[in-house]
Amino acid sequence: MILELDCGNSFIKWRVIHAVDAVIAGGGIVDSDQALLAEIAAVHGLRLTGARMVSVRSEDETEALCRLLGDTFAIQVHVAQPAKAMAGVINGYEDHLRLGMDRWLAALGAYHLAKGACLVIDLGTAGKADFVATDGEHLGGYICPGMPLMRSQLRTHTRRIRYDDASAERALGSLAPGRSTVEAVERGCVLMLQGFARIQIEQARALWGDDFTVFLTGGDAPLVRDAAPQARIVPDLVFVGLAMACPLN
Ligand SMILES: Nc1ncnc2c1ncn2[C@@H]1O[C@H](COP(=O)(O)OP(=O)(O)O)[C@@H](O)[C@H]1O
Ligand SMILES: CC(C)(COP(=O)(O)O)[C@@H](O)C(=O)NCCC(=O)O
Ligand SMILES: [K+]
Repeated sequence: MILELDCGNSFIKWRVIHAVDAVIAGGGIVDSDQALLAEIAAVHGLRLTGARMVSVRSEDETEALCRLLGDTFAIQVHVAQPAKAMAGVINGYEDHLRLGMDRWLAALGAYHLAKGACLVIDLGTAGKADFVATDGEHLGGYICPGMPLMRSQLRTHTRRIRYDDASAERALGSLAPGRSTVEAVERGCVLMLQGFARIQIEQARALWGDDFTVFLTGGDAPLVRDAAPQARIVPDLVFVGLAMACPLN
């Protein structure tokens, strides 16, 4: 069994797959190292032979987590490293080391699945869009605040925007003009994300006509589904790229 980890700024997504056929034995999303260890240990019949990880966290945090996992499960954790080119995709950053590894792996995964021009929209702590042309050239992309950041900026930089998580969830039952603070903020932020997604798709169309694939991923992908009806929602897109960048036998 292989352990796969995607360490974002807010959450760690993990899953355990069988080495032979990649059938998923378990997985989840956690907000702490301790919760991660507990959840992995609870996988039925766990027998890990290796692990691969992508992380956008600091080197220190990433190393510490690798050590913790290595000591707990007696495995070596392979961490995906930046590359100028891989699997037919050419990194479009002036300095390829600076491109977020989650973006790079999602782009690799998307190009592999689309076998042609593609746009990746990844909505997590930050919102990201990346463009890969038909010939595999990564054209670059965009970063904007995601739902958690927009929300917390409004809460921390205003005096009168205060509400709890339960009412936030209820507010998203509709996107009609809000009649309470929570509705106005939550729906306003979702519309920001939808606008971001729409503009990226417009830009892809200007570049490639109708000949491209849109991928939607990240924890908040469902919030923009209606604004991007043509998009393929692929929650594990980063894991697709991770397996390509860190093959384990
Ligand atoms: N089960 C879940 N647990 C936590 N957040 C979730 C879950 N499902 C969806 N989300 C949403 O996903 C967002 C985080 O997305 P994610 O892609 O995991 O971010 P990051 O990679 O930056 O940590 C949160 O803002 C939350 O709204
Ligand atoms: C843009 C990001 C912060 C997104 O992080 P996430 O929302 O996945 O937690 C991450 O991809 C990152 O740290 N990138 C480095 C900067 C760049 O890509 O230009
Ligand atoms: K991420």
